[in-house]
This record gives sequence, C-alpha cells and structure tokens, in this order.
Amino acid sequence: MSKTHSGFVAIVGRPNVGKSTLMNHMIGQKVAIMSDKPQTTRNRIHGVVTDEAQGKQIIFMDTPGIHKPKHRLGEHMVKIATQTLREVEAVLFLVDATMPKGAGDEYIIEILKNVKDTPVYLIINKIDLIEKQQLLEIISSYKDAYEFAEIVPISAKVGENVSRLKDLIFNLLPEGPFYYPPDQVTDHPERFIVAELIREKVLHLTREEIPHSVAVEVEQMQLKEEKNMLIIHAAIYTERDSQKAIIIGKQGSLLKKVGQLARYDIERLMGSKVYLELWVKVKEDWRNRDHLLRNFGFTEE
Ligand SMILES: Nc1nc2c(ncn2[C@@H]2O[C@H](COP(=O)(O)OP(=O)(O)OP(=O)(O)O)[C@@H](O)[C@H]2O)c(=O)[nH]1
Repeated sequence: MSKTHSGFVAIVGRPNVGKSTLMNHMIGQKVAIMSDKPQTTRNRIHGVVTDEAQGKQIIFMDTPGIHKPKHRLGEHMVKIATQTLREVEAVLFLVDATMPKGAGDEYIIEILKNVKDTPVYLIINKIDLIEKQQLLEIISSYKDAYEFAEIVPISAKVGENVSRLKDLIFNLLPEGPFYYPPDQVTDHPERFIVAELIREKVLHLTREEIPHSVAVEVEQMQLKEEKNMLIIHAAIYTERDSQKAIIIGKQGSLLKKVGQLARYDIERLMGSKVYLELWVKVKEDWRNRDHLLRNFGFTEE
C-alpha cells in the first residue's frame, strides 16, 4: 500500500471573516458554529478532512478570533491560538475581502511573526461580494506586510477556489498516518457541540440584545436506547437578570424557540430523537473568574 500523508492546519483571522464557514465547506458538514456575531468559536475544534483515494488527511484547528486581550477570556484565547500556530504544518490567515486591512489584522500579523517556521497562506475570503479591482487593492495592502507562502482568494460561502485551496494543503502534508478514521469529522466531545448549537440559537434569536458572553453548559446527556431518544438538560448562563429575561422572552416564547431550533439541529447531528430541557441562570461576571472558566472548559486543567 502506498504511504499516507497527514498534518495539522490552523485557521486564524479576525472574528467574522468566515473561518467556520470555510472549515465547514471543506468538511462538508456542520461542525464549527456559524453566527453573525464575533467569537462564537471559543475552543479548538478539530475538523478532519480525509481523501482516502489520495491517502491524505488534514486536521483543522479552528482557532478563536485573535484579538487584543481585554479580560481573562481574551488572554486565554490568544494563548491557545499562539500555541496552536507553533504546532501546525501550515497556517491559513483568513481576511475579509470587504473590509480594509485593520488594526485587528495587523495585530494577527504581529503574532504570526513569532511563528517563523510555519508557512502562512493569506486567504482572502468573501470575494463573491467584491469587484476584481477591489481584490487587487486588498492584495497590495497585504503583500508587503508579511512573507506569505501564497495568496489565495476564495469564497467560503459559495465554494469558489476552495477545492484548489484544499489541494494546495494536501500537497504540503508530510508522510504520516491517518490520525482519525476517514469517516470521522470531529474529535470534539458531543456535549460541547450540543452546547455550541444551543448558544448559536440564542445569539441568532436575540441579535444585538445579548452579548457573546452568554455560555451554555450541558448538565446531562443520556441516551434512552429503547426509545432511541437522547435526553439533554442544559443551562444557559447570562451575566445579568435583564439578559435572563430577554432570553426567556414573553411567557417563555424565546426560550421555546431556542429549544425547537436547537433540538432540530441536534437530532440531525446525532441521528436520534431529542428531548431538550433548557434553563436560564445568572452568573455575574463569570468571564473574569478562573474557576468558572475551567468549569466551562475554556482552560486546560
Ligand atoms: N458573502 C459571503 N459571506 C460569507 C463568506 N464566508 C463567510 N461568510 C459569512 O460571514 C459570517 C461570519 O462567518 P463565520 O464562518 O461564522 O466567521 P468566523 O470567522 O468563523 O467567526 P468567529 O467564529 O466569530 O471567529 C457569516 O454570516 C457567513 O455566512 C463568503 O465567502 N461570502
């Protein structure tokens, strides 16, 4: 049998540039969580892309949106991101073609300068939204800022150039084993994915009213095999009573909607019926408390 090739690849970029969309397009299944709000992807989610015929496997690290640390959660995210970049075969630095290079991008470029031996690909995303002339302008604004291995314009949403990018990464991979079975797309605990799906619904349905500080903890997840029914109890944590009231909604209407939408997604993901109970709880200022961060799985023990 011919030898297999494999390796880890990190995706970095400002919040909302389309990291999750790109990863999901490559994997072909909803794994990372997409939202219009920044910073929904807090933990490192491994997405696995395998081409058995070619004997290639990429393991994607979906790093959180790097940004200047303002509080403990921010510092933690930056630490995870920097660690990740040192461990990988390549870094995909995603930027948004519709936005001029900003302080956030320059901050990431500064971080990338500390990761010398890893090739960095500049991926200009959302080209479906711009004219060719704008693309040339955005390329010239980046090309001298860093020695990129290559600059690749794509549209993660419509899939333009995504397979070219995939081939480019395949060709970088060193010889190595398949770390995951070919049909596996993520090694993340199911509880985490379920919690993120619920969080995504809360963010979508509340729009600007609820900050991304909302957290979800799955307290219980149990399969009743005789009914092929998954019983899930989850708590939604907010920082204030006023936020709790918004999430519950008039006579519980918003929370009910969150539950319905989340249940639909979880059922598709797990392939079983789901019974979902949701609570909303208030934990003041949880973002600055270490032990709470650990509880929510944001730091390594
Ligand atoms: N038109 C267009 N929209 C895109 C494209 N890629 C992503 N988007 C949209 O941009 C928004 C943000 O995309 P995400 O994939 O959630 O961004 P992200 O970088 O993972 O965001 P964080 O998890 O917050 O860091 C979503 O509304 C996507 O639908 C693209 O190629 N074209």
